[in-house]
Amino acid sequence: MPDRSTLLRVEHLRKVYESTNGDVEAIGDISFTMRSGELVCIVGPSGCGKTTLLKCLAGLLRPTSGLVEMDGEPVTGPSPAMAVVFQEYGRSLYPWLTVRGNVELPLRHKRLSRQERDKLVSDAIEAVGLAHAARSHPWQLSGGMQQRVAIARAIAYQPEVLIMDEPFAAVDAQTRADLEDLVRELHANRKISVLFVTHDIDESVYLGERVLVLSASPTWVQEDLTVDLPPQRDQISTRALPRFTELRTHVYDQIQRAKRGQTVAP
Ligand SMILES: Nc1ncnc2c1ncn2[C@@H]1O[C@H](COP(=O)(O)OP(=O)(O)OP(=O)(O)O)[C@@H](O)[C@H]1O
Repeated sequence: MPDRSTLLRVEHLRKVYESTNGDVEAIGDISFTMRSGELVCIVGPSGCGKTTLLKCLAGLLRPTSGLVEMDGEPVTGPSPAMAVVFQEYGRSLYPWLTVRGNVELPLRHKRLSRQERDKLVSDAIEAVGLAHAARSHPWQLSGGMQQRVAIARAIAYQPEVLIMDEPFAAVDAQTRADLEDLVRELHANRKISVLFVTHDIDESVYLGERVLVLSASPTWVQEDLTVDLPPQRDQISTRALPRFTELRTHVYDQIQRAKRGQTVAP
């Protein structure tokens, strides 16, 4: 019997890109599990295969070997149980649709009444704080607002897990802090499971309940760290905690060791 609370199971995942210039082993051997309702961050050295991993998990890329299971079922292609938010919000929104139209679009593939669809769209737009901009077009919005639209579209779809690939890398520091708090809020209020890839060590510790530190390529999980900070987080007081500093220093040190190849695969 599978453990009921296990949402995502990754076992011995390996991905080799084959090309005429030679093969690239992007992921060596990655295993981990994620429980329903968790917020897990993934960090690792540049080029260690984070995007490759997320694409394999989301069923957008076929692994060379290994297993990805969602709710006990193998993932073999894009699944309605997962929604992905990428860094390039500009390219992921349709400029000719309004905010409302962009959020609504994926729901057209679901069997929903007009009323149910309208409610999901309105709730999602409200949850990301964009009710006042629902009739605007993406090009009339700031970068941070556009990324809020992408998040609203993802949560309106009601996925079991929200997969985010460096979603805030292209926005300014203040907007980034606001969007981090939005993710914490959606996770706390809507019990959404979130898998969040970031380059930013402080962001991983501030957001995550767990941080998976990946090794350099060919990649494995070098550390699965529990973030034992209070669940009520705040940009000023949480980041000022001595424990926050200890955890971010620890993750930083692990990534430096990964870069220098000073770690041994299990
Ligand atoms: N389509 C592809 N064909 C061949 N090699 C690829 C392809 N996509 C990625 N790679 C290689 O796989 C490795 C991992 O790439 P990936 O983009 O997954 O890493 P990343 O950790 O997300 O990178 P970054 O930290 O720069 O965002 C890199 O060496 C990259 O060059």
